[in-house]
Amino acid sequence: MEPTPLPPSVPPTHEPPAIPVPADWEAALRTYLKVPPFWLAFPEAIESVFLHRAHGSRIHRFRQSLYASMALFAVLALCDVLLLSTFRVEALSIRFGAIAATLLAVFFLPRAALAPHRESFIAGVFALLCVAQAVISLHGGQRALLLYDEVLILGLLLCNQVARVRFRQAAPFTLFWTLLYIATVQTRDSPDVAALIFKCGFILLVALISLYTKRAMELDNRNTFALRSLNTIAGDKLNAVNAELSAQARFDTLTSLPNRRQFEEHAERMLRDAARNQSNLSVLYVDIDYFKAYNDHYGHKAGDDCLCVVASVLRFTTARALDMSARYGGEEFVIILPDTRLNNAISFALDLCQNLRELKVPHDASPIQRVSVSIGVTGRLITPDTTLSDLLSEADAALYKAKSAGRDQVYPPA
Ligand SMILES: Nc1nc2c(ncn2[C@@H]2O[C@H](COP(=O)(O)OP(=O)(O)OP(=O)(O)O)[C@@H](O)[C@H]2O)c(=O)[nH]1
Repeated sequence: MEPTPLPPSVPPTHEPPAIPVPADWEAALRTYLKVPPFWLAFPEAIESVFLHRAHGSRIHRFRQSLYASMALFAVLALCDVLLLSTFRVEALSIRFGAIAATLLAVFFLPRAALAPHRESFIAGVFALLCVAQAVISLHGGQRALLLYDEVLILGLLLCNQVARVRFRQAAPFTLFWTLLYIATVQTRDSPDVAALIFKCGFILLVALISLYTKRAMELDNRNTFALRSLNTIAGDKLNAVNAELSAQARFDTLTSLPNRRQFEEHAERMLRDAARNQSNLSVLYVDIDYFKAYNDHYGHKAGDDCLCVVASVLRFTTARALDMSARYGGEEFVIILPDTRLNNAISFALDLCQNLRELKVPHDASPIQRVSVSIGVTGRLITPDTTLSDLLSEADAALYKAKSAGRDQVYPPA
């Protein structure tokens, strides 16, 4: 026995499983790729799949957020050294704590329970923290105000970049936080206009940069998603066309029976098996009687219908899994019956004639006034020397005898 091939091994992946892409998305995705809306959103059905993919795997999501937070931590530390020429232990511990809390939220916030409001939830929590920080800074000393700047910048970047809140939630959140900062600073700081403008301008700049990078990253993610989905749709279409072409190459388009090519492939396989197992195999040649006259009398279209009726009788009668009936050409059909002795094949052919007889398909141009078939049968023990063309020739010769004997016959007779 031939060894069963092992299935190809699938490498482990943290990517979320592929989601089927409906073909009717195509127009919407193309429109999106041409002119993405400012707020970056797909139509609703696509958006929910995009979110599922974007937040699909917890590990994948966490890993990306971890990289973003490490980069953020390094940049802030560098700013400390370059701008303040020192590491502020207090600021470092706040950053570390805030980043850890955000990463834990990214990892543990259940996807299914909160989607699609998960990001609004994160943005809302950050906004609440920002209000709390504003209150503390209004009632605290100079130190509280210094930390306010730190927490503000950190919060903006964490919310927009690390927790990967969508642009449409990130934009109002950022605006809210920036305006709150300006209001707080104006309320409590000394009326030094230049210092105020510098502080507010700096925070505004951070907010704009954070939003701009947020939008650019999200646009890139969405474009990649749209292109991949379009690729999937194109692939599915190609597969469907290929399946259709391969069906056309293997089946007769009029009767839907296997065609000559498929029959010959199957028959060769059955012949090899029969030779190996030293078993019997039978082949039948079936031909509609007076079919030219039928066409002439009823027309070509009615002739086609008649071929379909005969084909369905063949299909219905050929019931076993490895038996196959096929349209061999014109009004000729062939049948292969593996593991079948000649006398059983003759009984099968008689049943087939009987099944057609019971349908009583009218044929005014035939002496018996109904559609009938003649069948030539051959069958024997198969040896390695037996060829398909030998069997077909024998069945064809038997068919010739059935025709000569008056049609509506099986030859050799039972
Ligand atoms: N309608 C239709 N006719 C077909 C098709 N293929 C072959 N034919 C016709 O089948 C007829 C076969 O005619 P013949 O070979 O003379 O056989 P017959 O008239 O059945 O005579 P016997 O076989 O001797 O009984 C021809 O007229 C072909 O045009 C087809 O796909 N559709």
